[in-house]
Amino acid sequence: MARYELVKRSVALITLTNPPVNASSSAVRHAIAKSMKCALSDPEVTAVVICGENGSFCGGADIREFAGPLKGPPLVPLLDAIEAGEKPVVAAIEGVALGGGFELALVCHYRIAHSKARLGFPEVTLGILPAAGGTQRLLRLIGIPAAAISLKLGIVDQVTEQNACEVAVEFALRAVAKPLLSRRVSMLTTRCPPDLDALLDAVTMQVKKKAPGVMAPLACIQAVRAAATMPYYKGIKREGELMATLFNSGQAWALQYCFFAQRTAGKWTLIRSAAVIGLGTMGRGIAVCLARVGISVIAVESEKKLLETGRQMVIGMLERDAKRRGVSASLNLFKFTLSLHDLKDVDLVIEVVFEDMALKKRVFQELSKVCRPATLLCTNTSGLDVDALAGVTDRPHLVVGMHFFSPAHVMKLLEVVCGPRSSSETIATAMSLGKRMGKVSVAVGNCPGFVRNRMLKPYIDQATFLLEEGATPEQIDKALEDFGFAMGVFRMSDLAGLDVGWRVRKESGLNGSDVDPESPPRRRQGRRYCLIPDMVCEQGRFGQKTGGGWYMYDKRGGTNAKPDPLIQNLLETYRSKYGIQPRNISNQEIVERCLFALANEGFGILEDGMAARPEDIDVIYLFGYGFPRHRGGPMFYASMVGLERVLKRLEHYHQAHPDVPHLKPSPLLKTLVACGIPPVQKWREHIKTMHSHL
Ligand SMILES: CCC[C@H](O)CC(=O)SCCNC(=O)CCNC(=O)[C@H](O)C(C)(C)COP(=O)([O-])OP(=O)([O-])OC[C@H]1O[C@@H](n2cnc3c(N)ncnc32)[C@H](O)[C@@H]1OP(=O)([O-])[O-]
Repeated sequence: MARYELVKRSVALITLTNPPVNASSSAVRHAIAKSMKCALSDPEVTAVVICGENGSFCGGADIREFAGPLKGPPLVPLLDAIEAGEKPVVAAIEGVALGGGFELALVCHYRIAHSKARLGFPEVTLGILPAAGGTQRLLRLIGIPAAAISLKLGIVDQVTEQNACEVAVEFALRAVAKPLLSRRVSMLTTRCPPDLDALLDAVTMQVKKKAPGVMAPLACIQAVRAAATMPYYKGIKREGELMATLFNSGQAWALQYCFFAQRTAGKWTLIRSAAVIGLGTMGRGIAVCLARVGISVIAVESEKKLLETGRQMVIGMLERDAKRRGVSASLNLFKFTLSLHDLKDVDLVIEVVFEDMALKKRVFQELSKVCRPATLLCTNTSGLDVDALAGVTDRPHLVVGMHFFSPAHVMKLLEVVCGPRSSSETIATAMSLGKRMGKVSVAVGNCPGFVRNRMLKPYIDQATFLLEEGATPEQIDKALEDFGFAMGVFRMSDLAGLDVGWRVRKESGLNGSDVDPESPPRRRQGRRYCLIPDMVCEQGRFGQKTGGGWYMYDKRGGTNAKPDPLIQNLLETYRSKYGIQPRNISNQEIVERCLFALANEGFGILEDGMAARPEDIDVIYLFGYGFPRHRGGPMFYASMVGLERVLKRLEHYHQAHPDVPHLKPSPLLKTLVACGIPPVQKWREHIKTMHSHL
């Protein structure tokens, strides 16, 4: 609810963390009180900065808490204590400082505001008044009557175009040792015009005319009179009395009701209830995503034991998630069942069973029978044909892919896979559900692997070919990490688990008993194939979860990757078995072969109309694979390198490795070079086949 950290060795930085607007809920007030106590008692701390997370200082008191009894520390004494403290406190205001948020800023000794920040007291719209000293302090600061601009009025001490928090920290360092007395707004005297009574009478008349019968604005005028005529301690008492009258009035209840009703009305949605079939890691994450946004969820498993394990894990995840967000866990939204018949009334189903087409088809046939005709049927397959599933249902137009990425409740990307028969309404519903769950949703076409996984294959293939040719996992990872990835391809694979890819390769006949015994070594289905990943898996090494994969780890689930002599040995034996003379491979070659192969597949995807535009591919890679943001994504990176150079290098590498089709430059890349290399935003104009939905 508030983060406390020491910056520049002597400034305590208190960041309010209560999304979406950092409202000062009881938990936030409690955290501020605790942090201030820490800051004031720590001799190393000489100044304090208060700011809000995610570009919003504070949207005021948490209006949702108004309905219940006051919990946590009351605001007035908390704010008084901040003002009275002996260390300078600076408010760093970005976004909004409204109501109680503005009152918090007013008790700080200095205020730094971003030029776009909005400060104000909207309390009257809720039927109350700023009752944490707001009416008393603001008037002492700017006098009566007041005009508009905050800096001129002296509300803020500095307006900045930079990051307000960084500016405030520097400001705080300069404020140390300066006297604080004159900075305590409650100690100031309100500047009054000589004709105060006449002025307030005139304003009262205006208010009565403009808002007849409305209590809060009139109470505000009385509070202004108190600020003008009474000392602070009496004025704040008066403010409190006025608030008590308003707070319990029907007008305040009605206005606060309107505040939430307006927002609720805007939340019309087709999807109120959903079902998740399969409570493995993925299914559990998806169920949590749905419940987090208030959708009731029926969670289905095939066996009692699996259902019970899934239930306990989902509850654990929900409780941890709710604790982190300072809300109560939405357990009541869940129902757990073994029967698909319980899904007859849900609005949407997400199937997350094992990646097996026959099994998925059985599930979709069954859903088709039990669900009402308007229910959307979604699959979380990571690459199987969505249209083949649509084909076994009675409603192919209501079938769509919703491809989440693991861990589903954390990863931002959602690929919405549009089958040829998915209706526009179905796709739009899946896209908006993704947005509602806080995902970055991208519509993609229905091809094997869709966009992310289809592109990942040539990227990983290049990395394993480089291993054959003489590189080590750590050398390849280092080159990619130097490029900007948080993790190189092998460390990332160890984290994700190597067994899934192994199973997919087996199923597609690339290894195991289905392999043609006549096929030459290191070739499968007419192209180059590296056997090393299969050999690693055959040793039971599936990555971090088994304590070993491309690297070794100190324990199962360990994260500290160390080069493994066993892998070195395996590589050497492999190379000598197949007569490969290892060579020195430069970092440039590693980066070019991995990334140009990745982008080349991206061009292929655009050419096939499986992504609408290069921006979509880049967003998929930014949010679905941690592509370094400062490189813009694989397609933008290719454009920065220069398409002509990318084409030349791909031609060079393809000549050297003619049995690797992914290195053969895509026709779209050639077209773009031939027609004068248009900017990324214009590539779409050169794509011939466009998926009807994209
Ligand atoms: C002793 C105490 C004295 C003190 O003086 C009293 C006060 O401070 S009274 C308070 C004085 N402060 C005010 O009167 C400010 C009231 N708030 C606003 O004016 C606008 O929300 C704001 C301009 C901040 C953002 O506008 P925008 O970007 O168009 O976004 P949006 O409007 O759609 O809101 C997004 C979400 O945030 C939620 N939420 C927002 N504020 C609060 C809150 N204080 N609390 C709880 N929740 C709040 C809102 O419900 C919505 O939730 P959901 O679940 O997503 O529907």
